[in-house]
Amino acid sequence: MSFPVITIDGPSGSGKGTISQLVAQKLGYHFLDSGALYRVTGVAAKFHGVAMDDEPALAQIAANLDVRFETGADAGVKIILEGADVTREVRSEEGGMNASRVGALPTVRQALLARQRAFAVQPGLVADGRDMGTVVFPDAPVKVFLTASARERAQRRYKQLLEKGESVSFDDILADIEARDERDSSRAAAPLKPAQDALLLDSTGMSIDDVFNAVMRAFEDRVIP
Ligand SMILES: Nc1ncnc2c1ncn2[C@@H]1O[C@H](COP(=O)(O)OP(=O)(O)O)[C@@H](O)[C@H]1O
Ligand SMILES: Nc1ccn([C@H]2C[C@H](O)[C@@H](COP(=O)(O)OP(=O)(O)O)O2)c(=O)n1
Repeated sequence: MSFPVITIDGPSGSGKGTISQLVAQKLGYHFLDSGALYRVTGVAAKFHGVAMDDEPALAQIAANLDVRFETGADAGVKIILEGADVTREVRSEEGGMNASRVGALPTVRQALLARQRAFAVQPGLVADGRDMGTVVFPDAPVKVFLTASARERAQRRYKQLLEKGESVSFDDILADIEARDERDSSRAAAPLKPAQDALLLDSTGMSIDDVFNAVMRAFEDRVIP
């Protein structure tokens, strides 16, 4: 068995973050929210007046992110960029769209690669993203590609943002999700697609518990002899 890394890739709103954190908690593994690094790169670019298509400047920003993730007791993870709490900007839909834009740039991806791989330390790692199983951790023993219909994912994200007090419209969320799906899966660099050896899991109509149990079964089948 190679180093215990579980990768959970998939499009926006499929439940990657939720399931990855539950699995990491259950196994006592570390958790990598790779999307947050792309989101923070977009926020930092905005901070410094850098355009979302200025690849050299964005790669420089990505390579030098001054960011830390503070895990609070109940308020979830706080994201501190250059000393400022940017959690709300990072988690916003605009944050997701800009992350998708900078994520299409090969040198930005290269600049974030080592930082992501550094999360793979004992006793193990659960990594959520778009290319965890295809590019960042190709030798992971357990790979899951989690998806759901665009409408189901938009409904989930819509509910999630409303619960955070964001004023959003379902139609806008659906359009954002479809735009990001298209950009993330059609880009040349590390496109969103299942790894050859990934378990494909369509969570449309599945509860969080059902998805969690399916991922744990995959772990037990592939990692525990
Ligand atoms: N199987 C599911 N059924 C219903 N809601 C879900 C399911 N999985 C996740 N959710 C909810 O959908 C929202 C988006 O989930 P999240 O984990 O942020 O997705 P992703 O990280 O793939 O964008 C969250 O509010 C989460 O609680
Ligand atoms: N490993 C990753 C993770 C995210 N990205 C890009 C593409 C995604 O649309 C954005 C945002 O990703 P994130 O996982 O935070 O977004 P969702 O929670 O899935 O809505 O970042 C990427 O290119 N590679």
